[in-house]
Amino acid sequence: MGFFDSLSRGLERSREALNQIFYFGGDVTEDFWEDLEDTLVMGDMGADIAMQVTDDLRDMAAKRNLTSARQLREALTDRLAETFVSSEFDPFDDTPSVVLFVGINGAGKTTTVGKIASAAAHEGKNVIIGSADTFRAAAIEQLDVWGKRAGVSVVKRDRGSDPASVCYDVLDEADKCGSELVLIDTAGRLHTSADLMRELAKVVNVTRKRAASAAAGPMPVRVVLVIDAATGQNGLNQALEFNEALGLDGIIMTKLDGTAKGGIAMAVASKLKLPIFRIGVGEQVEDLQRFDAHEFCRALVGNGDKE
Ligand SMILES: Nc1nc2c(ncn2[C@@H]2O[C@H](COP(=O)(O)OP(=O)(O)OP(=O)(O)O)[C@@H](O)[C@H]2O)c(=O)[nH]1
Repeated sequence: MGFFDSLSRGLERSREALNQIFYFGGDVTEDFWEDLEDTLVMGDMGADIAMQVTDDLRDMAAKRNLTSARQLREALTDRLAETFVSSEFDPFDDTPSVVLFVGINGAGKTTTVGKIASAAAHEGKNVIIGSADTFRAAAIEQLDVWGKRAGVSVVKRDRGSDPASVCYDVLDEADKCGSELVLIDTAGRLHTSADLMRELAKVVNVTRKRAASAAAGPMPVRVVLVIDAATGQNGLNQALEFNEALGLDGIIMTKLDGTAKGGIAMAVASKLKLPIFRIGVGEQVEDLQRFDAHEFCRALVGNGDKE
């Protein structure tokens, strides 16, 4: 299955509602605009983006005399794609690089670290993983399995250890092994818990300090928030809180295969002006993809064929 097909399959549920409007909308009437705005809001794009996109499309339809719903499909794809920001760097391609994965419990951090490690090792990169999720024993075991499968070393400590010390250890090990890409998993935490967020800020600071004195020269540290797309608008609150506490570099949106709320990617990316580095559309290693705003929006809006 090609890139677009698997992305399209992943976004099937988000696309269904939009397709109803385009298939059955027929002529562009007042009802069409109302349905479009409601559907965008329900897809968790956020009311302000939904309204802005609908207004812009309405202006365009008037100017260009577009009278059928189908004619507007492409214009909608283009307009939605404009809401995303692009990044000047990719934390996984542009090495040396240290990446800390943060997010709430169950967002998909451990799985994403495993998928990225596999892909990078496959490309021939010297990768190492740090398991700074010292809270959940299963996370350490999970990473071990991913590490073994990909032939990547996993640096870990006993459950309950100080997570910042794991970050130190993995950077020591990276110095010894000449690793160019260091991936660090952290424990899931609620963005509303000030204590846990402070602990995480300490982990980030310690990592930055240690990475600045890496043997082969300073390594940039990137903080990436992993968000489960199915959390809908709550994903936006998570992103705001994590960004305030840590200063995020970008986002990875997971589980786009299991939700009708793919629009949350837009809400987060446009509100925080943060790039989306990867998207998860399934549990397997190949189900993590690079993010392309236009492809994403095309998969979300559909191409007009009945599926
Ligand atoms: N369908 C689907 N499932 C995913 C995706 N990414 C992760 N998962 C699943 O989500 C569940 C939780 O993933 P984990 O990687 O353990 O989440 P975590 O953020 O490390 O969890 P904590 O350590 O508790 O914070 C697992 O069952 C994963 O297989 C995805 O893109 N699609």
